[in-house]
Amino acid sequence: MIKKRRRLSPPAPEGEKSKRRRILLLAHTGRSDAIEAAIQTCHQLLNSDLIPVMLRRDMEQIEKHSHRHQSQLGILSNVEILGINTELPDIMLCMVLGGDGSVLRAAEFVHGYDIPILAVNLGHVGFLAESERSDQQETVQRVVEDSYTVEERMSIDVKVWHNNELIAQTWALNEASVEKINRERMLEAVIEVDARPISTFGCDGVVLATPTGSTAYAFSAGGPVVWPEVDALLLVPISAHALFARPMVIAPTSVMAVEILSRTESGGVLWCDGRRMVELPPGARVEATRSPQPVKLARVNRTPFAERLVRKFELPTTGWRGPAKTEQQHGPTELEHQRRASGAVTEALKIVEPRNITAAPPVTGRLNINPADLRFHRNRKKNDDKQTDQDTDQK
Ligand SMILES: NC(=O)c1ccc[n+]([C@@H]2O[C@H](COP(=O)([O-])OP(=O)(O)OC[C@H]3O[C@@H](n4cnc5c(N)ncnc54)[C@H](O)[C@@H]3O)[C@@H](O)[C@H]2O)c1
Ligand SMILES: Nc1ncnc2c1ncn2[C@@H]1O[C@H](COP(=O)(O)OP(=O)(O)OP(=O)(O)O)[C@@H](O)[C@H]1O
Repeated sequence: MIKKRRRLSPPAPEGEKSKRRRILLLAHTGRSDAIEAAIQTCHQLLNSDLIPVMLRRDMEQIEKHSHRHQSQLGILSNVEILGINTELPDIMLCMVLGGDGSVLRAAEFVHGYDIPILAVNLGHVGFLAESERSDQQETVQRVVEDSYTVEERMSIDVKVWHNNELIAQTWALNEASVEKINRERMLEAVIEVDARPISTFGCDGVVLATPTGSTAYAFSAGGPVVWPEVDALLLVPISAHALFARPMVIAPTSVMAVEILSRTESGGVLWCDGRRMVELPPGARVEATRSPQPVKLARVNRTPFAERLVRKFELPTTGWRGPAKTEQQHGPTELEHQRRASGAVTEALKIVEPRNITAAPPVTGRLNINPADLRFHRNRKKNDDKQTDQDTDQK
């Protein structure tokens, strides 16, 4: 529900910055639906006395590619431009209109600032997004009402060393992937945890991931899905030509490292979140540790991660009947009624293993034993006993 249009506040006096809340809008300007969503969001924010902020380049793209008539784009004159009218410390929240790539792009923009990211999925998967395009208006309304929670996602600090010199320093929300540079050659690497070598192998690469990244590249490389609230680091080899190349889950306090062996000619390349790249010469060493700066994701839904996983990966869950319900809560089932009425077995039979030294619990209720079967067993036992006596006499 959108509130009634309100009059815009008068501009703040010259030299004084308005106290109105500022929302950084990052839209995927290559998508016409994201452009339209950005214009709608600007309207909604301005009508509620919030200030939308955009990048100059995004604003130009919107003006150029919007299907709206120029006269309908006047609203954009009320949008502030980042770096011109306003700066990152003035931003309260960053709204993303796009897919996962756009969230990773936003994380790069706000990195180092206390700005939560709230994404409306206008991409394909949108695993990191909080809501879908149909919920766009409602999501903006939650921003207007300041009604959202903030979740912290672990990020990693990444350092690149060569000849004992630090040659690059970056970070990642999803992962740092060390990859081969030559398609026709393997990457010869040694992996290491806390300054202890674990294994050396030829491979296509090694992914050093966070729990957030566990559903991204690390997932494709065969790594485990890690719930976001778990504090752990992941080390996942990609297509390693080795008998031991298991994905590893490592303590959040550990240092993970991948070193490209200097005995080979070929180097590699480091990619962080598919956005920040560093070329790795032979002998280069990439280290990843938990960063003290998490990425903040704003939440307007309380969707459990399991539900998100199933929905986004379209996992088949047919046949699921829900958690088992206790009889106290729901009374006996129809099947149980039938079982009881037949008088077959009134309680579940407990199987007590011979090693159990406590007395076996009594079996309550009647057992369905055919008397003819009993006679047959008794007679067979008598015959067996008779035969044993004859054998003993003969001896
Ligand atoms: N083989 C692979 O699986 C592979 C290869 C390269 C990069 N990637 C991933 O792509 C990411 C960059 O994303 P992009 O959208 O800019 O590139 P992209 O457009 O190439 O898309 C990569 C895919 O990964 C998905 N994705 C990204 N982060 C995710 C996450 N945390 N959980 C679940 N899915 C996620 C995206 O939705 C998209 O479908 C990298 O961080 C890396 O994880 C994956
Ligand atoms: N305004 C923009 N200008 C330039 N590039 C952008 C912009 N917005 C997003 N991108 C880039 O476009 C690429 C794809 O974007 P995005 O991931 O959002 O869409 P998608 O691939 O359709 O969605 P998903 O990743 O969920 O499948 C990303 O690398 C992202 O950084």
